[in-house]
Amino acid sequence: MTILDKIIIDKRKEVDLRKSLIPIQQLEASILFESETLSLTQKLKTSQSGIIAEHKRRSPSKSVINQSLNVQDVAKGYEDAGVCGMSVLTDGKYFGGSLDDLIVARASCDLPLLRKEFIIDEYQIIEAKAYGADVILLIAAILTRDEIKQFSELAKSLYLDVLLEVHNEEELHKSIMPSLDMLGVNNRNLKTFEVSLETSKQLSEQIPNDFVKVSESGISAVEAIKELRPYGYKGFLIGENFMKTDNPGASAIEFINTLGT
Ligand SMILES: O=C(O)c1ccccc1NCC(=O)[C@H](O)[C@H](O)COP(=O)(O)O
Repeated sequence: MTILDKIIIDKRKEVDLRKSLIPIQQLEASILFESETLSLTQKLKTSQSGIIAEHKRRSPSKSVINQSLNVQDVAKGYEDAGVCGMSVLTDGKYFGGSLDDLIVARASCDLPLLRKEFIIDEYQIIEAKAYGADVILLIAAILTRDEIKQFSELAKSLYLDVLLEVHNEEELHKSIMPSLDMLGVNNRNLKTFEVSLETSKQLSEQIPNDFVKVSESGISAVEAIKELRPYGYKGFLIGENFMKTDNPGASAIEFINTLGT
């Protein structure tokens, strides 16, 4: 069994429990559920840096990254650095995140916020909206084409942007549909943890131009972004490289300054 299989088994139990504790009607009554969303897709189209900076305490591949920071400081720091958006991991068991992290990030900055989660149920999309997200992630490796369609259409009806993540050709070809906004190529194989920027390069040509292309994971130097831009990538999701430092915001400023225009 891969780590991804384990995550999904646990996630099903977690979502069932959440559903029994907080009914959908209660989520829909949240103030944030009615709030206007911010479009990460539009921001990436016009941004110079394209950086989406992540809040990530730990991960299955790296264990502890940084447990001593508070989300408020990280969110403000990223916003001051001029990143395009912030990704907030909300999985507790494997990444040390929570929906509270998302709410704190929402209260601390005006960046488009991505709920970084293993979405397997419509309920989690309603939750994302109720806790202040602007964007959801759908992972092709854990969803059927019908689920991707159903989930992305629900997200669009709630004015959430949709980032669809793929890691290989098969996932890409089964997923392409008009209800997606951004196509993310994860450079990390979620089953083996192997990371290679070549994955983004190899898949880029097959991604239709209608979608904003995002390269995810394993980006630790500005050279990687300079290498990936000619392949059409506009967005770059960076977690560990910023979060492993004492001050992720300062690290993001330095990164963006070094990148230049
Ligand atoms: O990061 C992991 O170890 C991981 C393992 C299993 C499933 C997902 C995982 N990561 C989620 C992500 O996609 C990354 O947090 C994100 O792309 C940032 O990656 P990085 O810049 O390498 O921290």
